[in-house]
Amino acid sequence: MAAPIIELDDVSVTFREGGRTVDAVRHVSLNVQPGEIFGIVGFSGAGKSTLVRTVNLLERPTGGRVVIDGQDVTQLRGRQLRELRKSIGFVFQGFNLIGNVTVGANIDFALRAGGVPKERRRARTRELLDLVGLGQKADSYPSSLSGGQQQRVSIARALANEPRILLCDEATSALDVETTEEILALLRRINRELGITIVFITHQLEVAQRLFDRVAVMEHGEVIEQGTTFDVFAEPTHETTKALAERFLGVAVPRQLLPELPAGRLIELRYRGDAAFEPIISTVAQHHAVAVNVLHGTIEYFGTRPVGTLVVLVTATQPGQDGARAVDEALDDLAGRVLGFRELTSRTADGIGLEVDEVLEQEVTA
Ligand SMILES: Nc1ncnc2c1ncn2[C@@H]1O[C@H](COP(=O)(O)OP(=O)(O)OP(=O)(O)O)[C@@H](O)[C@H]1O
Repeated sequence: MAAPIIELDDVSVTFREGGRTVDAVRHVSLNVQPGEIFGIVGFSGAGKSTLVRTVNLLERPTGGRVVIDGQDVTQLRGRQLRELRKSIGFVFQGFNLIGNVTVGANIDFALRAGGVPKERRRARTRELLDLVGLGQKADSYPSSLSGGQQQRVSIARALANEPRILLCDEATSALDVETTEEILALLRRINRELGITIVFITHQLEVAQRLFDRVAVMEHGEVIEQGTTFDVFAEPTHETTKALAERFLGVAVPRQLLPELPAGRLIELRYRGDAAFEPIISTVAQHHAVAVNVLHGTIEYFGTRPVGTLVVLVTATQPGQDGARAVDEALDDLAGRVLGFRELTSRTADGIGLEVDEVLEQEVTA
């Protein structure tokens, strides 16, 4: 593996406010490889923004080291710090454009701050706007642009001084679904064509799913889990990651189906969507002499890798104790063959278990 472009080594950030201290980031260590899209997800207040701001020292760590391209930058000041910041672009949720000057002037400011000579700036502004698909908008004012267009301008501005790293703080959270998809496509293109490493923080799991190569999950200032986006969400180990994945991948059995169901045990299975899964179900059904009915299913992609979720009802084909034992054994067998296994409830002959309602309600309110 190449040497990391970003290395956070035991980084902590403690804020002091009046007599109170807030441990916003606690002993975080992570590496970002050159050319990858690395994501940080977590609920509000988890410490994501604070962590990402340590990368260009907008927030100075109170403990640990920040290493960029092999150089410990934690203590940089003055000119060297300005040079570092030039090599790291930043995109914000709220675009942060200057409202009373044109789009072109917004970019020109960044170029000027980066020391680009006047005669180069006009052509470079044009080039950057073309790159983000806004070649015709140099003379427009930010307020006349849509949210997506304003975010494109702020991406162009962040790229003005040819950074090697682009930090994005909730860069799509203010945008609708379609515009988000356009911005993600633009970022993927910038990553691929310009080789720029992207660190993107979000609480939107659809963004994580579509954009990130690897992801770190934060809670209470700590990284609780990290790995490829597929592994982290297909096989979460921490309770919070499981809850995040469940909100996102969990499926609900349509309520109108429930009264029709025969008695049996209702199970949610998560599996690698690229593995041949149907034979597993039929093997288990045959081997244990039970019936496995598929009630509902979805496939979600992480990059090109699919994760499947199925809700199945497993019912006995023999009466009494033997049937119940066969179902127990079939479920043990199934659980050993899948990434995730969760019993929703037993559906008894005289009614629907409470748990199904609870699960449905959670999914409706999530
Ligand atoms: N400048 C500051 N002074 C004091 N406390 C702060 C400061 N900045 C952040 N915090 C606190 O640090 C914790 C982490 O905040 P941070 O903004 O990094 O979380 P986050 O995961 O990015 O959440 P959000 O998505 O809501 O911004 C929070 O408790 C927050 O109130």
